Amino acid sequence: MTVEAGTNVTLIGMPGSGKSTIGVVLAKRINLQFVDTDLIIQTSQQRTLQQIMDAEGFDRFCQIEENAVLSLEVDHHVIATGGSVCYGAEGMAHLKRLGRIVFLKTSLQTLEQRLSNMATRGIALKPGQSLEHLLNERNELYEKYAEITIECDGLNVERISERIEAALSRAVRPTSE
Ligand SMILES: Nc1ncnc2c1ncn2[C@@H]1O[C@H](COP(=O)(O)OP(=O)(O)O)[C@@H](O)[C@H]1O
Ligand SMILES: O=C(O)C1=C[C@@H](OP(=O)(O)O)[C@@H](O)[C@H](O)C1
Ligand SMILES: [Mg+2]
Repeated sequence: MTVEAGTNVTLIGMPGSGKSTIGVVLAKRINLQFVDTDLIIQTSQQRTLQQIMDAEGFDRFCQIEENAVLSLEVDHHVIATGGSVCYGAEGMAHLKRLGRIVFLKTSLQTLEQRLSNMATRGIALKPGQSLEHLLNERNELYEKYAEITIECDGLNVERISERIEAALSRAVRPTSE
């Protein structure tokens, strides 16, 4: 398929849900470019996400992330976001303007298997917050912003990309937006 002219596909979801990995495969599959906002942040800040999080804290990290999202002016791209992008309403509105938003939904069990490096991965956890609490808090936001939700548990990257492509073909974007 070809995504209609002037649109991008943004992937949102929990850290470890596969946005960065699937984004590249999907971009190749549907003939788009690929960008990962985490890499934009690291390059512009000249620090890793963990270093930014440690030095600046949760609120400032989210601000930096939202600014990076707001600076995105791309066309025909798959955009992999960081999991905390859902906290920035303006950034999410910008992503909506840029194209379609796809939520990669994963269970707590799947995330626990993948996120063995929670402490060094730079996840925007509030003090004392568990992964389960974070998942419940964010799922509500991801669902609010997503046009398409893909249940990813038990599927490999290829199957998920296939499902995203099929869902993009089915879902008709409202013309009033
Ligand atoms: N569908 C999948 N099945 C198995 N492992 C996956 C799948 N998607 C991603 N992974 C693995 O999970 C980890 C996190 O993926 P990543 O793309 O970095 O997620 P995110 O960008 O959403 O944080 C990586 O090790 C990746 O290889
Ligand atoms: O969910 C989070 O709090 C974060 C997820 C990371 O990206 P991934 O979702 O790609 O792991 C990165 O943006 C940052 O470390 C914060
Ligand atoms: Mg990522």
